[in-house]
Amino acid sequence: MEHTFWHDKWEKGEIGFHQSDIHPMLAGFADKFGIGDGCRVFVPLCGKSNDMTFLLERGCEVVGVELSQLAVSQYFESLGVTPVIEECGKLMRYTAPDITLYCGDFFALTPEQLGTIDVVYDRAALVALPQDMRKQYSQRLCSLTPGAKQLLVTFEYDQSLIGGPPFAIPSEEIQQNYGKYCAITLLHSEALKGGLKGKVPAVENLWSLTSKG
Ligand SMILES: C[S@@+](CC[C@H](N)C(=O)[O-])C[C@H]1O[C@@H](n2cnc3c(N)ncnc32)[C@H](O)[C@@H]1O
Repeated sequence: MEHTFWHDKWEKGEIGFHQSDIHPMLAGFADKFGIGDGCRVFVPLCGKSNDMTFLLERGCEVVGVELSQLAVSQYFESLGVTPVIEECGKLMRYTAPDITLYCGDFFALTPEQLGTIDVVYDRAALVALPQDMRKQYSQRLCSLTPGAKQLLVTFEYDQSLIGGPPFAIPSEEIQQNYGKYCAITLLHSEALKGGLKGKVPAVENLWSLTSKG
């Protein structure tokens, strides 16, 4: 998607992807995945996800990247903290205790800015991208986070019935895009209640990707 697509969504408040509740698969698997005290968690394409607050409350340090300045500002407002805002390369960096959100393009984020990451939490990031961008995204994500484990949430549904985002990601594509870098395990799979956007039957999958690097 073009950047303007997402900026328009945030400006118009068309953010149906934003959930007020913590994602049940994150809540259910955080312990088993070792997400806890002192863990440094990267949340790519983070929006203003409340899942970041769940991670903070578990004692994690959170690093996110998000295109929309509105999303980043609204997230800190929801936390009730005033971040320090600085220019950092091609991105703006918003920092508060235990959390750093980079505002700008994911593809402009450098390994030096990100630092060492223990866990990547990808909810509604890979699935937000069209197919031609996904391979590039997966490669970049894995090269930015060597040695990290990933929790990845995806959807499977009949893409001919409805357009994305969120896009359907067949398991073969996960294998193609991540298999070179990671050992892949399907942790959980569940039919989406009411279907995707209330229109088409869909299954939500939770993957564990363990870096081979
Ligand atoms: C479907 S939303 C998901 C947000 C969040 N992960 C959540 O679960 O609520 C995708 C987000 O990615 C952001 N985004 C899209 N392309 C991006 C890019 N190239 N770099 C950084 N953020 C991007 C959008 O602004 C949007 O907030």
